[in-house]
Amino acid sequence: MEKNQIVELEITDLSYEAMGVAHYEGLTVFVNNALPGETVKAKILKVKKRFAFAKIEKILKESPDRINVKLNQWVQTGLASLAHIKYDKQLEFKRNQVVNLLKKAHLDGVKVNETLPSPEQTGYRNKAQVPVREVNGQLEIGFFRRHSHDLVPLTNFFTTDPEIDRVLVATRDILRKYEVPAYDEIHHKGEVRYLDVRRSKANGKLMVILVCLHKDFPQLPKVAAEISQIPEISSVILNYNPKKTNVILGRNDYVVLGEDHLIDKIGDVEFRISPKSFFQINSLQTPRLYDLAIKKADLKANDVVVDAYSGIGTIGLSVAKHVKAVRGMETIREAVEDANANAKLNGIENAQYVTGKAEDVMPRWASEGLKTDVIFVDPPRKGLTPEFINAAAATKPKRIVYISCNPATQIRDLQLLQEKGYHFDEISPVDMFPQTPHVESVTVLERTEE
Ligand SMILES: C[S@@+](CC[C@H](N)C(=O)[O-])C[C@H]1O[C@@H](n2cnc3c(N)ncnc32)[C@H](O)[C@@H]1O
Repeated sequence: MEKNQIVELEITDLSYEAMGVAHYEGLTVFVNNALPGETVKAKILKVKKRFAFAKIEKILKESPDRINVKLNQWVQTGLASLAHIKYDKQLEFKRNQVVNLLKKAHLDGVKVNETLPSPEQTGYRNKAQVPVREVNGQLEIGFFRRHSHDLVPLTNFFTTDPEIDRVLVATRDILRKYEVPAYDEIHHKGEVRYLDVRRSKANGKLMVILVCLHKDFPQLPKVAAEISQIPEISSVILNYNPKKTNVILGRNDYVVLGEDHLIDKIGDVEFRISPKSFFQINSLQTPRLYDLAIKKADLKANDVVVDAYSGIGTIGLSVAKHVKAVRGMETIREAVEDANANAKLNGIENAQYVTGKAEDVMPRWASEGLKTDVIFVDPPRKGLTPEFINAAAATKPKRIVYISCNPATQIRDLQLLQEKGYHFDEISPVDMFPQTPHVESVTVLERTEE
């Protein structure tokens, strides 16, 4: 097999990145946007020792699960790389990811529930971070084509709240009007690198963050004044990112106009959200995710609860009024300040959050003799560390509720927790990110020994 060769392939499976999988002359071939059950004529793009990558030239036999996406860019860019698959099949795909990972870990006996569907399947994101670049002599917003930094200009981001799309386009037009240069990644010059827009589902207010190469630029006062005139905008913030890096946000934020935070709500609890703080992006599905996790926790009035990897305290503060005490930790200082302010905002006096890495804070608490009843963990994709797991187990919780955005690391950690005397028998996938391959899953571990 060689590059540019055209081959006919039968797609038999879907990879965890949602690429069609075929076999040809002993090689596994990953075909962009192809679906199981399809036969395609494909062009080989890259050949490695054991596998190859290809793209569809023509679909010879089409899957009944295929949706013909109007804007193929969504699939191309990787922004919504499941958009060509019917929604019920997307849910099945996500459940299968968990089933396959359990099989690989020899945990076939664990039950995997049906994926909990999202109430909204498009336009569900309450936040967008979109790159700004010059394309054909004009400032554009869009999305990077998969595995590249080629900007595909877009104005409808499909999975984001349409109100956010409206503000992104209006901001783009203001930047064009005042001839603000887009960031030029190759020469590390220009000005605006990203637009980061968040919207509160509770009150409709929006925060616009201009991620810039400099702390200030000549057109900033006029640009900010005009952005603040867009209906429902409550903050215009400049994030200063002077580094040559792929990391989107720089360390410092400067409020140019308006508030330094947004207010949103989950259930009955109000949350202030600072620009750097993590907040679940699917506003309607988040309370359903938390309800599931909290139900599994089976909390009692006398329980001491830990909210680990807490963000702005959304899980801990949702349960604080029903338990004795909540303690939480999180690395982002601003998020911890938000969490403690959110306790006050909601009249909660038994919750306390500290800044620090979970793997440092939990051992400290354990060595101070903390005893816990329930620990919620909701780590980033890399999952927990052995230091955290040892210390968490040493505080002897009855239950550990594990919310994960990466079932591979979740299953790895569940096995480590099993060795510490914890047992789990089911995992529930929850669709927080429709149209994308991301899988969120929740499970509860019970202590088996005294
Ligand atoms: C998936 S978010 C969950 C936040 C929160 N539980 C929620 O539902 O909104 C993970 C959080 O962990 C924080 N984080 C990342 N690494 C951490 C670490 N080593 N220790 C503590 N927190 C960490 C991130 O800043 C982020 O706020």
